[in-house]
Amino acid sequence: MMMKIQKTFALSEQGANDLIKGCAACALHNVALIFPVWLLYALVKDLMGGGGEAGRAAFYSAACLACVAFILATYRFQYNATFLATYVESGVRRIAVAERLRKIPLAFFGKRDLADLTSVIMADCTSLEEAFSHFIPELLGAIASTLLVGAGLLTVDWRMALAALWVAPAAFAVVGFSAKVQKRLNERQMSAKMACADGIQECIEAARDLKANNSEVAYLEGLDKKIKEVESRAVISEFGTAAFVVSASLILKLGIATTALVGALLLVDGRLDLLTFFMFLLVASRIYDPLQGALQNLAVIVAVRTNIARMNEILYHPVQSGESGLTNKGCDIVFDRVGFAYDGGRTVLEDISFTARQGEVTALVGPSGGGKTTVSRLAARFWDVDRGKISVGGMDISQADPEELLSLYAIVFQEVTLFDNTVMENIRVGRKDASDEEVLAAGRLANCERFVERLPQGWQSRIGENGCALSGGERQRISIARAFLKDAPIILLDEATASLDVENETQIQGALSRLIKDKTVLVIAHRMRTVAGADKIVVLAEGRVAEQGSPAELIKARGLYWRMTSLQSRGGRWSLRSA
Ligand SMILES: Nc1ncnc2c1ncn2[C@@H]1O[C@H](COP(=O)(O)OP(=O)(O)OP(=O)(O)O)[C@@H](O)[C@H]1O
Repeated sequence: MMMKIQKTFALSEQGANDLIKGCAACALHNVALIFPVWLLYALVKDLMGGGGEAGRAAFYSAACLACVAFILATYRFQYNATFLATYVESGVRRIAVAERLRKIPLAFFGKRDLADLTSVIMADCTSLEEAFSHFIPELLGAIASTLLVGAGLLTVDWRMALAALWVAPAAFAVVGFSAKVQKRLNERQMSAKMACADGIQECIEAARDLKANNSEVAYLEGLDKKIKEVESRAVISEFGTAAFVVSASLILKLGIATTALVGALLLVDGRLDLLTFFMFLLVASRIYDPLQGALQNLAVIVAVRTNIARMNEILYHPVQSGESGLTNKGCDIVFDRVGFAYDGGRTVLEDISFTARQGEVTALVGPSGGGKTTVSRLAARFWDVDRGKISVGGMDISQADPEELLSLYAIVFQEVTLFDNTVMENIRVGRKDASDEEVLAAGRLANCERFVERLPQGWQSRIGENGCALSGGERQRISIARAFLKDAPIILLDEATASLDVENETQIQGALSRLIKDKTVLVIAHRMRTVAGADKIVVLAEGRVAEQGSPAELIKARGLYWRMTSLQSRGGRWSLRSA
């Protein structure tokens, strides 16, 4: 039961408990608001009964005070159980989503883009916060209190109770139908919003290319269309909600009319006393207030189902798991008949087998799209393979805890991610507990010193969002410094020296030679001269190993590697000149 509530509303165990408490608190508060009606009924009955005066004033004054105290106490309980609990839960939910994202395989991120994920963590969480602090407990509480008071009315006079209560199932039927329609409208509104957010993000990211290609106007016209689509979807959705809410409210109002009509008929027939008639009229005018109030927020409540579905997609997405405690003996990486497809799509790797030995540099080369990047990412279990096995020092990496496994790797990506922090802290990402001296030493080894000296505060200079104040080569040197600092036994280099000038590249190559001593190095390189000194070369073409061996062996074999080497040495003499 608890698990079902957790899943239905994307809540933690504590959140599910708090939701139950919140609903109970709202129901109790609604019932408390009916108490004065009962008190009034009792007073009028007492007065009409003509009983003695003694103690009556004192009794009703005390009862009035008790009523006020009860209402205030239930209000306080409601406040604590809804508002306070919701904000605590909201924090827990954001952390849970972020924590899950950390463990979800990277394949998931291919399906969901950044705008979408940011929207789940920020906008969806805020919508749920709003819904759970007010609307959902109020609606569920209103349903519970209506049922409770309805049951009480049935014990007083079933005919009058039915006259007052028949409207409730009718209104619920309208709301139920509306929920189905609203769900569809909401999904369309949400996808229009996502398309618009993606468009805006893409527009900002691609501003430079759009300008360079003179295509800003055409692009912005497309974006305008997306913004208008969001607007029209929002209007349709609002209109749909309003139509259903007004219908349900009108039906509820009919309850007073039927109570008056049935009551009048029974009164004329002498089958109902005036006092009970009066009490039913009073209760019928109040009983639906909480329900009507809750219905005003029906749109948010229905929309929340879409938010919850998006959130659950993350919260219940299978994570990569594995046994704690690495069991590798050494760090030879062995690919054994590995097959892989991104997200169940086209096969991009087929029957890949090779060994990257510890203490050797193994270079992955081959035509663009051949699978080099995919192989190097699979080696660190960014994804799990579909067929075959990858092992490190005899340990099947698909059985190892992914986070522990990554402690064996230092990775230098082609695309470097930097943080809006100082140079020092950006290097320290390689190893959080490194001392300042160690960070500086790593920075110097990666040849960062020369550009850092020119920065206003040296190593303590902030480098802007994603290192926007640095050149491509400088960013890459920071990334290499991180690898130095981490000093892991396996090094994955992805075109690590691609953005460096010749002088820098030579220096970095020297530093890399020191870094990779006795380590397992898997390097992806497009330039053949970068890998000429490798111990082993694996040539990947169309997702298969075309050939493998030492550079000398492959040159002798006069295969693909030889052709690529000859082409590039001819390319070295290439110059830009008009035809
Ligand atoms: N995230 C992804 N989702 C789906 N397909 C992908 C993804 N990344 C790469 N691919 C496809 O997998 C194949 C191998 O790509 P990969 O990036 O591994 O090649 P590569 O040899 O590193 O290419 P390049 O030298 O151009 O970087 C390509 O056909 C590519 O289109």
